[in-house]
Amino acid sequence: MNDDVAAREIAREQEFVDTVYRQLEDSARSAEELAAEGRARGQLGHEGGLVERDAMLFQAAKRIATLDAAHEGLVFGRLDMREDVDPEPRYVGRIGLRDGNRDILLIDWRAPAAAVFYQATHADPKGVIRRRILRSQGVTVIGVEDDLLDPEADEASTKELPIVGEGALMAQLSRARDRSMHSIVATIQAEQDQAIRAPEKGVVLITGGPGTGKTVVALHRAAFLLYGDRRRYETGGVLVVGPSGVFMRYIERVLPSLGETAVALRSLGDVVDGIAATRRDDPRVAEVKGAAEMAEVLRRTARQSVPGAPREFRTFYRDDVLLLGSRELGQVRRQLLSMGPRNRSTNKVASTLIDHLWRQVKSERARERTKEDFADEMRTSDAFLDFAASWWPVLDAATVLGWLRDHDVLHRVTEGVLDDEAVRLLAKSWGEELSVEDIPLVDELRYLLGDPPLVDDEEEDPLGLADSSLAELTTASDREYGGRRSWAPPTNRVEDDGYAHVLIDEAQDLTPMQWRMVGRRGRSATWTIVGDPAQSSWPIPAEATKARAEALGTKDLHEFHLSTNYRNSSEIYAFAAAYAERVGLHADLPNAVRSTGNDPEERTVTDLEEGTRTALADLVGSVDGTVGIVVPVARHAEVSRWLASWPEYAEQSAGDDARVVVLTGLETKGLEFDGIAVVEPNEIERESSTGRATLYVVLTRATQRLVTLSRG
Ligand SMILES: Nc1ncnc2c1ncn2[C@@H]1O[C@H](COP(=O)(O)OP(=O)(O)OP(=O)(O)O)[C@@H](O)[C@H]1O
Repeated sequence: MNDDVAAREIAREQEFVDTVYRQLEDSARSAEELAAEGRARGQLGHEGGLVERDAMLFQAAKRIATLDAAHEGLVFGRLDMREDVDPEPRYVGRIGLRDGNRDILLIDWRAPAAAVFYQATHADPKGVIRRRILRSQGVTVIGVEDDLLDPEADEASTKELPIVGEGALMAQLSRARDRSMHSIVATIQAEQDQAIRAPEKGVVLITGGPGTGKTVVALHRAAFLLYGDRRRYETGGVLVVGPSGVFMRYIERVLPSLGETAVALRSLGDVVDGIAATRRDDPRVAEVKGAAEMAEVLRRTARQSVPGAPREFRTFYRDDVLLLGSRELGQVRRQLLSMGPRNRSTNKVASTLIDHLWRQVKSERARERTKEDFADEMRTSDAFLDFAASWWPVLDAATVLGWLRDHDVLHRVTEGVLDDEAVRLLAKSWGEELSVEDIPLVDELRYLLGDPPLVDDEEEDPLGLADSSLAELTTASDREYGGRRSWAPPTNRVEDDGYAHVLIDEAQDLTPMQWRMVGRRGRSATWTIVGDPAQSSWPIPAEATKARAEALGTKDLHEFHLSTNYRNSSEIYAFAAAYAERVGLHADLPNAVRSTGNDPEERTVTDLEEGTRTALADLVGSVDGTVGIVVPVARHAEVSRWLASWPEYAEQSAGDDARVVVLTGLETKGLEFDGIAVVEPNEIERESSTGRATLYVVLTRATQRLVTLSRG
């Protein structure tokens, strides 16, 4: 293939791409005009005008956002079909566009008509003679890569289709990595496409070893679902859950680059609205907090009496002394708890207490009055109302979790459920801020406590609890039990938690309590779940599987398996796979397709700091993209200090886009780097009961170069 042909083909494609961008500008202009018209209508002054304006502005803003997002690499594919199928070339892009005559100019990659672009193979060309991928920088086409899928049809054809390039996939896989994930829309492979386009029913479960594209496939699937049923998924919401904040930042560009901006991306510490946690508990504590037994502990906790609340109520009524002591209050408490979640009963507290008090009214003078007279008097008594409000306040979940800081409460609610060691670990685990592992516990309590009833009618809410701010009502016990809080008290209601689609990435790491948390958000949702059991950091897989089954209920399961590793060079993956086999991880071993000729290096050094510095220099000098230094948790601070003290990396290790970063093994989940230096791999392995799986994850993060460093 000579360069002239390639240059000519690129120039031809550029002509088409220019036409598409002109059309895009026209569309953007119409969207702007629509927005301007919308604003003008709002000034008409009547209500209908305002509604219309809002609808128009909303539509226009969405269209503008989509057009903006799709700008980069807008056109990426072309199909030349057999003449009898379609005489004209078909172009595939990030979004669909029509020209001024409403004829199709560009097919949205998610449209059924584009499926053939991904599914045609040499064995089954599906009418495609040549598949072409356009590589662009901004609006400029810089290369084309062709696949001749049907040579016989090509010979018979009059189209004369030149074949250019050596494979877009390899070019894409060899590119230098930066700190964010990129869309793979142009080079999606057939087995990935099947998972992306799976029918939107039940649960789609995607498994595959490291680097098989599970994350990118899942994100493209979210975009596919939105395209197929925009109304359902935009109104009902799509929730994407990943392991950490770093991971969410890593993937956050993919969906907007596919034109989708309406998806909630949450890390596991962020799933509950209004609360954000980043601190991780020690793995042994995480094991206790994540286990299914915690559900029983919390069920009991939610039934405890409010610590610090008054223990009795005494009042005079005519000639009677009325007393609610611990026995009576215990009875009322059980009665209220039997009516359902605690906060939902806040409008029944006063009347239930009044019932019990009235039973004690005996004197003749008192009996001259009716029960209603008595109730009216109580409902206007400050002493009674204050008592009721502090004895049965609206409780927020974080405050109730704080009750477990109390030694007596903790022992009472864990008895017979957790062993002594687990209780000891829990007792010393509570920090100033909630941890990622605390979030499912808070969520569990939110559901156990329930939302306070929504009432306008004062009659039904004599204590005014439903309307008052939670913060005000809970400050007393907060001060005592809640510790300092870094989050706003949740005001969201559990009934608003549900989503239309729930997508879980790195699903192998979810604890039973986390499955319960996400399960509550997907009761009537469709699901996409991706994961690789061999990379799991949860030590009791059977428990997690059971919790997952409970979260999914009776939904149908559709399984897909991905078998090619697109991340690691074949040399690096061979090394990682040999490790997995040696330590008995029973890993699903994909086939790594790209060879670099660079074998991983296992270095033994006498001075760890010097050795790390040398390895880093080697990696930074030999790869173009990012470099990760992966360390045992206990060495994180030390190695970060080293890096900060090396002047040659001052610039490259600063900011969110830093080229060089220090991470612990668990922090590397889902991420990738061109070069990886692993400091003291044996320590990472010994760090927790699932250290071998963590080290396997670490060894599968590098695209080009891998060095391990151990002190000799
Ligand atoms: N069809 C494809 N074309 C181009 N690149 C691809 C393709 N499929 C996957 N990749 C690339 O391979 C890398 C790994 O993908 P991804 O992170 O989604 O894999 P994963 O299965 O989630 O990995 P892990 O389980 O190890 O975290 C990414 O850089 C991704 O862009």
